Amino acid sequence: MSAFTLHDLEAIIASRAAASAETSYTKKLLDKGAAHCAKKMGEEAIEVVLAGAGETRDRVVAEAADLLYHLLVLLKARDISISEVEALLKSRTAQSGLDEKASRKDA
Ligand SMILES: N=c1c2ncn([C@@H]3O[C@H](COP(=O)(O)OP(=O)(O)OP(=O)(O)O)[C@@H](O)[C@H]3O)c2ncn1[C@@H]1O[C@H](COP(=O)(O)O)[C@@H](O)[C@H]1O
Repeated sequence: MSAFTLHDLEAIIASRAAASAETSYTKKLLDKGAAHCAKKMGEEAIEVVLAGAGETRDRVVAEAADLLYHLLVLLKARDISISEVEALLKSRTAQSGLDEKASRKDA
């Protein structure tokens, strides 16, 4: 099976931005704006929390997939690419998580 990455899903989401809201759930979300996309992502995050705390492994996987989809829709609504997020994550590999946390307190 060939790998399916967040970049592939990002491309699907971008293509749906030009679709009809009658045929595309993504377009329906994007038409409602970034605040609505953020609210939906928050709901999905809570579902991941609940699944992670006590539901089955399959439920955690399913809710994580929903969350990643809704995160990418939110990023699209804010005109942010997953590459930009990845670049920030990459820059953070230069230091430990504890050092990064301390630097935020200084900021
Ligand atoms: N990966 C996903 C994906 N993950 C989750 N979801 C949808 O996200 C919703 C989240 O669940 P909820 O229980 O909150 O859904 P809901 O109550 O129906 O949502 P609302 O009516 O409240 O918005 C469900 O409707 C899921 O179907 C997704 N919808 C689309 N995709 C991908 O996006 C592609 C394009 O989809 P369309 O834009 O619909 O063509 C699809 O082929 C998939 O690859």
